[in-house]
Amino acid sequence: MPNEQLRILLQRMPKAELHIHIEGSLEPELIFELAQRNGVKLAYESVESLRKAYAFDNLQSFLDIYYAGASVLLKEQDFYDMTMAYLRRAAEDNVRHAEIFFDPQTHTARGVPFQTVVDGIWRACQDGPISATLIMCFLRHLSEDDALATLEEALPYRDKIIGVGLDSSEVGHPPEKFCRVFERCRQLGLHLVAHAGEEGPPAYIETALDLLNVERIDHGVRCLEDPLLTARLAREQIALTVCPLSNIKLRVFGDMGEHNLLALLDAGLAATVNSDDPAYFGGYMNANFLAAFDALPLTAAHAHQLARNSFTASFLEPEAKRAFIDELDACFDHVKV
Ligand SMILES: Nc1ncnc2[nH]cnc12
Ligand SMILES: [Zn+2]
Repeated sequence: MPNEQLRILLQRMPKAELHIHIEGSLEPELIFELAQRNGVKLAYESVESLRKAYAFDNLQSFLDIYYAGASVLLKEQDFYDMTMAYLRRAAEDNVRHAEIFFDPQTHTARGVPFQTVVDGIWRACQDGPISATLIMCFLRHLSEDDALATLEEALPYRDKIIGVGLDSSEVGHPPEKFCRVFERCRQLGLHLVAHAGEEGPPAYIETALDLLNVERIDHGVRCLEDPLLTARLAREQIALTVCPLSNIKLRVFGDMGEHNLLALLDAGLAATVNSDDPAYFGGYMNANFLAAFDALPLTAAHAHQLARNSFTASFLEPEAKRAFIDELDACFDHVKV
């Protein structure tokens, strides 16, 4: 259990969020409000019964309900409202910069135009209280041709997207399925990230690095099963966007006391803390920090390292990174780390 000074530091320190699926920030209350606004019939009677359904056995059982929740998003204003709600909530946790994932195929497959999705999310990022940029994710349970067609649709909005990622059902959909589309994105100068080593084996982390040329690994917690891979991630300082509450809700670890966040830091890895799908997993950024620090012997020095890693691993310009890190250092000025 962290002492009161450490809890306050965790809350107050500036931080960046590098792993947030915007569709995973859709709270049950907003799902019901949008369903009513758009005349969408939900399979649940009330906010409470929907929230009760948020008990998951694994990644797939979560994804089924997550895609159902996203079905209420139809209009540009819906995407705006969802994104603005997240940005306001993140600001309360002293998140100063967010690199936001969105899943266009979840919406275009239902007939929602690509433009509606990106315009709504992007407009909220312009109006919101914190710095925010967008990373478009390809759904790995769909084909690479589908991902290539989505990339074509995104080209007119190239200036609104800083990078691409890979998400959805991991096992059985290895990174190499998406070599061509990631190569095309690399040529376009987009930043590259991918989910790997969440439920999938350490080999997926290796192929995401070697075949997709990703710059960060989303989750990546299973890397510790492979000592050579762990040494490489430490040597190359490849950032891992770790999501503690997600990992417990999706049963990657039995409980928070078994989480390997401290072991990752002890191995010299550039781990960061993130919320993944906060509306579904029981908490935003500071809840993730507090849950991990409550269960593991993490110190103020670890808090500083995790926040520093979040800025260093971000796709911000060097001067912006420097400014945030200076602010972070000032926050720890009188703290023994
Ligand atoms: N944790 C997660 N893993 C894979 N795909 C996702 N989409 C939303 N959250 C995800
Ligand atoms: Zn994720």
